[in-house]
Amino acid sequence: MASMSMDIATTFIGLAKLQTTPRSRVRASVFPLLWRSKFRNSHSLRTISIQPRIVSIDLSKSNPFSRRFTAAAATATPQTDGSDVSTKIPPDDRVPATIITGFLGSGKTTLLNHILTADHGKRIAVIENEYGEVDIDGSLVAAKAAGAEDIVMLNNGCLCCTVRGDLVRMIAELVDKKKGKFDHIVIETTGLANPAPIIQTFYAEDQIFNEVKLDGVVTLVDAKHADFHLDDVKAKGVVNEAVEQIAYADRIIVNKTDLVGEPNIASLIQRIRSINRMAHLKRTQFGKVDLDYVLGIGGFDLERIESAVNTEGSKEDHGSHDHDHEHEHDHEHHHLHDHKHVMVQRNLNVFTTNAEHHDDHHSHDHIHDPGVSSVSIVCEGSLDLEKANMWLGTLLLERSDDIYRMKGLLSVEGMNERFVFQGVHDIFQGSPDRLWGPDEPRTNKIVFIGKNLNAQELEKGFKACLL
Ligand SMILES: Nc1nc2c(ncn2[C@@H]2O[C@H](COP(=O)(O)OP(=O)(O)OP(=O)(O)O)[C@@H](O)[C@H]2O)c(=O)[nH]1
Repeated sequence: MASMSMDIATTFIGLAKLQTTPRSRVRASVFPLLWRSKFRNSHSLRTISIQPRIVSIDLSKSNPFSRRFTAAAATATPQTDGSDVSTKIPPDDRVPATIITGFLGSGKTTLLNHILTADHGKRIAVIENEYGEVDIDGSLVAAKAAGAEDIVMLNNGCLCCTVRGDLVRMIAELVDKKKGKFDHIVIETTGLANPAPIIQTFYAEDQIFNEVKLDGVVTLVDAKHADFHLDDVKAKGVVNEAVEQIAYADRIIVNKTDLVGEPNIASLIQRIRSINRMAHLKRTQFGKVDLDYVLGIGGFDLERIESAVNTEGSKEDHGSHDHDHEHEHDHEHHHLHDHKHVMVQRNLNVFTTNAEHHDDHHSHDHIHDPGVSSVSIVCEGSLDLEKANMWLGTLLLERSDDIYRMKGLLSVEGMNERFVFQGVHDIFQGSPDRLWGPDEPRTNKIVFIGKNLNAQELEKGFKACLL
């Protein structure tokens, strides 16, 4: 436990009782314990995975995946034994990495090719993961000549399962041997990849975390075929990859719009929004998007989370049209307010319509995927640290499998700074952000994306943490 007080920083739920001054010092609490990487370039605070009923933390284990934090609610007492740690954020010069995902044939390689041949001056290393393929296709090889520093194939399995270890080795090797020779890593997953374990690799593996930062997840959606894959009924416990890929995205590209009419595109976008309302979305053909849209997006940077969350909040607040750019036609309206300035938007379960449709016509024993949706909570007030600690800790303990993404901006009682956080399942980063303005309303904004989200419960739980 000695190393614990040394390494553990704290954030939102960890829960940071910020000293009045200076802002860079926080007091660690108990769970979920977040620790600060020991390494020079560490930019963020990390959690370790939740394992119920484990009540101690062992940071000495060599396998980072085995790290666990205390999660039993009964142990959630504040820790005040001098475990103050600095939260000052050093400059982050790690190499950014972008994950390009999307269902089979959605246009990932086409986008990659576009990135590699475009004139952006970036030197890009590519990791290409294809099932059972022995070589990169011709267009990609052509792109290599045009400037990619390295293209490495991972073709003996899927990144999200069998070859994750290979990904770690490959990135480590790239960094070891070629550091300084490339500016960005782009990873193209197979069409059947679940992005979650790949994302987690960036946080759970020290080798990667210290040298490479996840910049964002870009998901291609095939305008013509996406509905079919989203409709796919999976056996219980089996994920629908098409849904997951959308749920984890920071940027969504609805591709192949030349193949369908406007009404289909509009309804697809609406459906996508019911899964993930946080991501920016563009429609295009042949992956033609501005490179700024896919590279250097900071989708996993806490600094940028704030603007994402604010955008989300303002959509909700003002019932605005959901235009991410001039070509997007996602005409969603959001008018769900209650009179206490607390807002929860639960999006429609993506499978509801289908399930009802099937049930109307014949009985069957399929179990429909319960679907992925997003819930936003926007409310003014300040959070009681211990209550919030208990609530979110318990929530993640019980539901981290179902909670795919969380992003938030919080007002914590006694903390003069805004608290910004983001999480992927039980991996969680957070830190104090800028000071609240003197006249700025202390508005909390949290977005959850996941399965079986109960908006009312989340709202109730969150509101109960307010002073
Ligand atoms: N009509 C049309 N075809 C496209 C578009 N974008 C890509 N394609 C074609 O769709 C096919 C699949 O594109 P890829 O880029 O290989 O798709 P992918 O997602 O990498 O495919 P997998 O690696 O099999 O998952 C190719 O023949 C592309 O030329 C588009 O916007 N419109």
